Amino acid sequence: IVRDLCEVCAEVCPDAIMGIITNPVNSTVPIAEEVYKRKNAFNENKINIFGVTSLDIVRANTFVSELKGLDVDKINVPVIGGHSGVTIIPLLSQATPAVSFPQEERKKLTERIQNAGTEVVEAKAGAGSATLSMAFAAARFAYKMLDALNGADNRVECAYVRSTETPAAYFATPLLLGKNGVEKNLGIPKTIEYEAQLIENAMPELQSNIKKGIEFMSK
Ligand SMILES: NC(=O)C1=CN([C@@H]2O[C@H](COP(=O)(O)OP(=O)(O)OC[C@H]3O[C@@H](n4cnc5c(N)ncnc54)[C@H](O)[C@@H]3O)[C@@H](O)[C@H]2O)C=CC1
Ligand SMILES: O=C([O-])CC(=O)C(=O)O
Repeated sequence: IVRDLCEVCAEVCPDAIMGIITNPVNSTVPIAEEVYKRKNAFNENKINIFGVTSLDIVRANTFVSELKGLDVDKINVPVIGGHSGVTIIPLLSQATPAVSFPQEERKKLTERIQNAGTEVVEAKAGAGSATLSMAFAAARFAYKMLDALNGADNRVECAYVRSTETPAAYFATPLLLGKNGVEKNLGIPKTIEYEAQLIENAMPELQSNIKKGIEFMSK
């Protein structure tokens, strides 16, 4: 589905900002860019295709607010990496306002955030996924992007894009959005040792997901 939609977009609106929320996001974003390359619509100096991973941030913010009794609208936990299992990397150490966790709680919360999508898919047993939460996350991403395109300052969101931050060719990090889509990739925030290990652990899975997307297009 993503491939077919992108074939048309590459022809009729190659410069449009595209947010892809369809799973597997880790592979559908590389698929989209491969389509653009084939259609000569790919601009290596510009990023206009985004994997929407905002739901991971929404979940991290929600779980931290519940645990710590904070207002969810005032919390921001950056979540980097990809959008499945171990590739989802919540940086709880970089939450604002700062929150502290004993290591065991940090580990449990990290794993809950990583498995939250699967938890809902399993609970719905064949009837889809976290559909409404996904819509909320998509709207959060779209509104931030639209505000930035309209000239608003300081619109930052983590999204999964082509990246040189790690050995993986795609990686979500906080992005400063602006009139051209990505104004600046803000890179990987500071991490504690546990989080640096999560990034390292995510690499094989993430790189294999990216390879799968690219290979899907070379068949
Ligand atoms: N990135 C994220 O945060 C999240 C992503 N997702 C992903 O979003 C997607 C949709 O999830 P749900 O809405 O829960 O699934 P769903 O199963 O409720 O809806 C899928 C829809 O796609 C339609 N469809 C199937 N084949 C089609 C085709 N060839 N052309 C056009 N439409 C077709 C179906 O009729 C159905 O209405 C899935 O890929 C899911 O994994 C879901 C939750 C979060
Ligand atoms: O696997 C799925 O479709 C669920 C998913 O991405 C999520 O809820 O974050």
